[in-house]
Amino acid sequence: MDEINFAVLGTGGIGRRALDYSTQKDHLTPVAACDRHGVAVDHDGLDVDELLAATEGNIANDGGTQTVKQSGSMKGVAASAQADPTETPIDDIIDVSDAIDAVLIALPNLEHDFVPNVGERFAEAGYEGVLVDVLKRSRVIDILDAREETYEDSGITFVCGAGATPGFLTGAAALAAQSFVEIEEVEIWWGVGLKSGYEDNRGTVREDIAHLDGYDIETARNLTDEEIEEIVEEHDGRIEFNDMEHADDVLLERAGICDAEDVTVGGILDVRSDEKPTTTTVSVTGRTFDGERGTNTFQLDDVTSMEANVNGPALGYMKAGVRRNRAGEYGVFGPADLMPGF
Ligand SMILES: NC(=O)c1ccc[n+]([C@@H]2O[C@H](COP(=O)([O-])OP(=O)(O)OC[C@H]3O[C@@H](n4cnc5c(N)ncnc54)[C@H](O)[C@@H]3O)[C@@H](O)[C@H]2O)c1
Repeated sequence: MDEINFAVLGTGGIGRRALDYSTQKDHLTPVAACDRHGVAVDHDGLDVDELLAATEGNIANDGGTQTVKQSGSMKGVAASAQADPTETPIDDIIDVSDAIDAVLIALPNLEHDFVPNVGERFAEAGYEGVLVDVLKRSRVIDILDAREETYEDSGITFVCGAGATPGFLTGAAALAAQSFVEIEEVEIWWGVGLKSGYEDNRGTVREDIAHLDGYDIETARNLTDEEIEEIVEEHDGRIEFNDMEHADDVLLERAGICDAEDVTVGGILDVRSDEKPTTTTVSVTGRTFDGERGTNTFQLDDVTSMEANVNGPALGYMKAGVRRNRAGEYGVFGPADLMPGF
């Protein structure tokens, strides 16, 4: 496969690890990265070690909505010797996007149309490449779908919901479904242990809290750091989620695998231990062509981290997106669309 130059929008918990991960994956060269206040571009390839060292602790202290934690003499990415401070980080990357094959969007998703709007800005600038996001909410996929023509016209291949769940586990469900001619239900149950805690995974934890009873994306966006720490404290560091609005449902439906209402997603987040509080499992129950009813189950090893399970698939789906893009296939693709058809 040809070489891929890619950019990362957002260098928080996910974005930094995506850069790190990419150094151990073939054919990927990170050439640009930004956070809210800084941008680094080097078309020969960023020095990832330097960027990661400079941005250590570079996590927005409000989930990325306003600020970036101070790091070194400058803020965030701007602390890197390869970077410049900027008021317009995303536009700065759009300006050089002619030379970028793919863009991983690792931005917070505390406004539903934020990621679709970022995609639209790339399209308006005439970008012809791959956009990959790791967003979680079902309704954002609908917004992307509604704008599919814009991406198609530009020559963009938009791979959406390509993290762990949705993403890795959606793909696993699509694969597990292949034994069946009719799917009864898909159950996704995840376990994530994040000893690095809220401090190091702000966007992720804040957005997960929006799924708890009594919260939504609006209220979660407005919580202070202290309030989030209190919620974590109230749950003794282990928060259980049920019936989450995770896009695995619409992504499986749009790939023709099952109805969205037959998909349930829940899980347990432990922000005080690296050990997973429960084993991540995807169970697909269906009827085979020869009349049996069965359940295919896919399990992740308890030792593989959330970071490995988000960033490995995100970069893998990015590669799959680039193959499509180079074959002239544009529009919106979910993880299940990149698996065997149903
Ligand atoms: N699908 C999955 O399995 C999965 C798993 C984990 C996280 N996620 C998602 O990944 C996203 C990122 O999570 P995180 O924990 O890395 O968040 P984070 O808060 O640690 O990092 C967000 C980054 O985006 C930057 N940013 C915010 N607004 C910006 C703007 N307008 N312009 C440029 N940069 C901006 C911030 O400066 C920060 O660097 C979240 O939406 C989260 O839900 C998905």
